[in-house]
Amino acid sequence: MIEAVGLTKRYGDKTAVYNLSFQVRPGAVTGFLGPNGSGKSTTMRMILGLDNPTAGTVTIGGYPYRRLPNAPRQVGALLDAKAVHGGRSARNHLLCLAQLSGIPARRVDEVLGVVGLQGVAKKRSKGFSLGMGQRLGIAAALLGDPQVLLFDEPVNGLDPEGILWVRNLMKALAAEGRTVFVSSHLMSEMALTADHLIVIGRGQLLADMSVTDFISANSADFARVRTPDAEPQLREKLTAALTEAGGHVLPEQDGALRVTGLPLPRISDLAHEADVRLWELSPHQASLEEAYMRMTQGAVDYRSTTDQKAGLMQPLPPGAQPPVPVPGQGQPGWYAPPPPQQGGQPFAPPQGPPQGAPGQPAAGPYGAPGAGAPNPYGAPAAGGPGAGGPNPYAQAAPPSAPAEPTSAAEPTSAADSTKPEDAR
Ligand SMILES: Nc1ncnc2c1ncn2[C@@H]1O[C@H](COP(=O)(O)OP(=O)(O)OP(=O)(O)O)[C@@H](O)[C@H]1O
Repeated sequence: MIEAVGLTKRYGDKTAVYNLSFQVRPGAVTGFLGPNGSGKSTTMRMILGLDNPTAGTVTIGGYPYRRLPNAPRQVGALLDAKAVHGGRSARNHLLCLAQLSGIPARRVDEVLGVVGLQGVAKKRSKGFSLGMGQRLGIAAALLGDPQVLLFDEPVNGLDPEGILWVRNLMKALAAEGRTVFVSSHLMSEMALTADHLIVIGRGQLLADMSVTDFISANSADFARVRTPDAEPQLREKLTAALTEAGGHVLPEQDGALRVTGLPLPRISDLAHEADVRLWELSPHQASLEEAYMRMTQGAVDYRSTTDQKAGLMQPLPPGAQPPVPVPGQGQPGWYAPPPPQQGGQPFAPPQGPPQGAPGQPAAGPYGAPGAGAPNPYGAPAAGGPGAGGPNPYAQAAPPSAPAEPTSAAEPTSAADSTKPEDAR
């Protein structure tokens, strides 16, 4: 488990992260979301001991990264896929990392296979595409078969097949009981991948809850209603009846109406009373993207001088009232339904227990030879980080010498004392 308590980071006058407290639990994919410059990478760097907090603490399995026994076998990370020596081949890059961490060479070939780079293993990485570089970074993160994985924008530059592969990989790793913490700007992807979300804005915690709770806390359900296309007067009649009954009605681009504030049976009755035939009456929930946009609108630092929401706006029907701004969230977007908590709490507190470990870890469905099986290169002294095995650092004593990560993409340690048995 990753645990941050009161984590704060200042760079001179700039407070990048402020008083951040959260837990990232095993057995779930936890999405880390926030607008550009909100402090996600800074937080990840502090988790990995690459930056020191100005205040507060962050630990992995109870230890700060630098005091974690056998850190490269316990924590894998992809922070900056470009942070590789371009003159080295993919295989040699991974071999260097493996040798530093006491990981045998055969594991290099395994992870090259997992990420689909075996065909270009001997090519220099400077010729790699963005997507190939991401795959190489993911391979480096998986090298130590770690229980805790951090990925900063892992799908950046990947094609649809690659995105699907990363999604399945993240889910499979979590299903094996690992802790998976992943940042992304792709909301549609996060909605499909993450179980739990941590959302920050301007370095502060905005939400820590399940994806489902996040969507329902930050969006209202709405109904889609469609009247016969060839009879626009029916649509107007129904709009008037629904508005008079207290509903909010917004036109959708395909001619349907988006109705909030009225339950479906009431909409049906009102249509019947107004003698309006319906072609569609269906319940809907806003997407994660809409919920995210609603929550973070007040915490966006970088905005285009052209209103980036213009293309998403829909004209208000005559007489309709604009949505009420929610304190702390800026002006609500027209593309999202009215906020569920008018004038109150900007977002609901976390509800229910955080995601727990799964009952039955899956056996390496992402294709790693040996994934889900015991760690092929032997258990370290304290516990063993084998996939699906007991938490190795729960029982481990803190080491005397701190481990120094080598780079953003290589949170590996030259101080690691374990020697490879067959590393070349
Ligand atoms: N080394 C540094 N020195 C000074 N300021 C920094 C440094 N690193 C980050 N910052 C500032 O801290 C803030 C948070 O940056 P950070 O990179 O953590 O955000 P982010 O959420 O990862 O952004 P993005 O989504 O664009 O990657 C930004 O305002 C950034 O300019």
